[in-house]
Amino acid sequence: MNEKQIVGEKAAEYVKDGMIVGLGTGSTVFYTIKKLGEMVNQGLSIKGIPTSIQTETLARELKIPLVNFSEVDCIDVAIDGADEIDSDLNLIKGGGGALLREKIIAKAANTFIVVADSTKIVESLGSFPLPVEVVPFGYEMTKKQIIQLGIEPTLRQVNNHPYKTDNGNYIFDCEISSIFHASELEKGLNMIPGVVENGLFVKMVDAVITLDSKKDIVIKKIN
Ligand SMILES: O=C(CO)[C@H](O)[C@H](O)COP(=O)(O)O
Repeated sequence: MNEKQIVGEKAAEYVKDGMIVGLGTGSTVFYTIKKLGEMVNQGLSIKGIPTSIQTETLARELKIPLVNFSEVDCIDVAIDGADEIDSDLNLIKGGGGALLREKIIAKAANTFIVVADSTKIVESLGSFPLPVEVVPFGYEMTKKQIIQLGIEPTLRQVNNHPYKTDNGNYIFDCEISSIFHASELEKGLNMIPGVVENGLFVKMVDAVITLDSKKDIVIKKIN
């Protein structure tokens, strides 16, 4: 089993009968969702809320029942991957482009669990370019405002066209050498007209499931 499968499957243990479950996006939480599909097949009763069209398709294939926000009062647990995790369990997310829906669902969840292989654990955030989702209208101007924060944004492209999120928006991948004040940066970026959301998840995580240097599972929590 590879690291992603080990931590992904471990997270499924946190899902209990009757729960509303936020289903993240990416190659690590893929294993959680697959495991949940098996558990549902064996009688577990849950309802999922997917963070992307990709995850919705996977959940439907696995016959995991899905619900809309209008049908539920709260989300019991959300499980998702991350691109970077620092020692305060702050995250960079959005490598897969699903950061907006991921943040809405993580924020709404009573418990937010992150699954990550050991390569995602860092001293401080910033080596991974920070994804910032912007509306297409006036994105050239939005870019200038982002640059004024001392950040170097690059428009994410696919086949020489701007990458479009599930929400029809663009993403700037932003080079920031080291992020010292994640909370201020998160708020500063979101104050710019045209910015919809950014991939900094500050003080949102309840537990990170990862592996240590001996490849044993560790559960990191903020005390
Ligand atoms: O934020 C994300 C998608 O928007 C993913 O959770 C993040 O990119 C990690 O993905 P993976 O588990 O494939 O490494």
